[in-house]
Amino acid sequence: MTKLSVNINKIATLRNSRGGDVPNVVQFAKDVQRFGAEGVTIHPRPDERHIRYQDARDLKPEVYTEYNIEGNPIKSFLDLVISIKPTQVTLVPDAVDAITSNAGWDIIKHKDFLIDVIQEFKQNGIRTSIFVDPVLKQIEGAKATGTDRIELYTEAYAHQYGLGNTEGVKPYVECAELAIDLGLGINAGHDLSLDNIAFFKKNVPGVQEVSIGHALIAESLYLGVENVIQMYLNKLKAKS
Ligand SMILES: CC(=O)[C@@H](O)[C@H](O)COP(=O)(O)O
Ligand SMILES: NCC(=O)COP(=O)(O)O
Repeated sequence: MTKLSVNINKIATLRNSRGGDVPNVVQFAKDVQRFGAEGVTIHPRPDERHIRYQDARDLKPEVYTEYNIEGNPIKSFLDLVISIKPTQVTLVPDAVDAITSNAGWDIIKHKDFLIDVIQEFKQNGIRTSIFVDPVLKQIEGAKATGTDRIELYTEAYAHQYGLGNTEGVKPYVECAELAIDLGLGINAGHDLSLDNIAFFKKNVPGVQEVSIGHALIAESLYLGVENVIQMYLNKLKAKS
């Protein structure tokens, strides 16, 4: 069974665009869980341009499914996550100025750092996952860090699938098979969507969790906009 964790960064981006508190991030997290989401993912970045560190704290008592916090384990992130103790931390090597995550770890190069950080999170009872490109030697490297899981970076799959190239799933299948052999848990995320998720799920074995944000929010706009326009029209038709 593959769990759906909803990434709510975009809700914070929308809120921040106007200041104020609309939409309310905590309420949104409560609602997605009520609608069946099996996890909530956030990815606070140091500039707090979308999810803020305070959001991460405010969400803690309201996330009763799996709470997954993603980010680059700089000191402030490490302190934040250890103070919150979510279900899972996903380590992502994103640069401060990256628009979004754009690469997995070079685990071979950063092995010692990752071993230390993972040990610290695990000592605090937090499950760990490492964001990784679908490259076999990186999966082997992940095993050596002591991490519980990997998160396969699915941007390349999504891009290829969008071009009609279903072969793009192959490196993910191979890496998932290796991860299973090594006893690593498997998550996946980035640019997964209603269009490409079923093929990924059908072909890649053992995926325990997908975290989806950008497409899910964009799709929700389209699937909801007709209803909302009708509601406005009905209110405007009402006699004053
Ligand atoms: C690791 C990953 O792929 C996600 O955490 C993603 O980067 C977060 O979403 P945003 O880039 O939309 O904040
Ligand atoms: N870990 C991936 C994630 O949380 C969401 O990525 P995206 O669906 O916003 O591309």
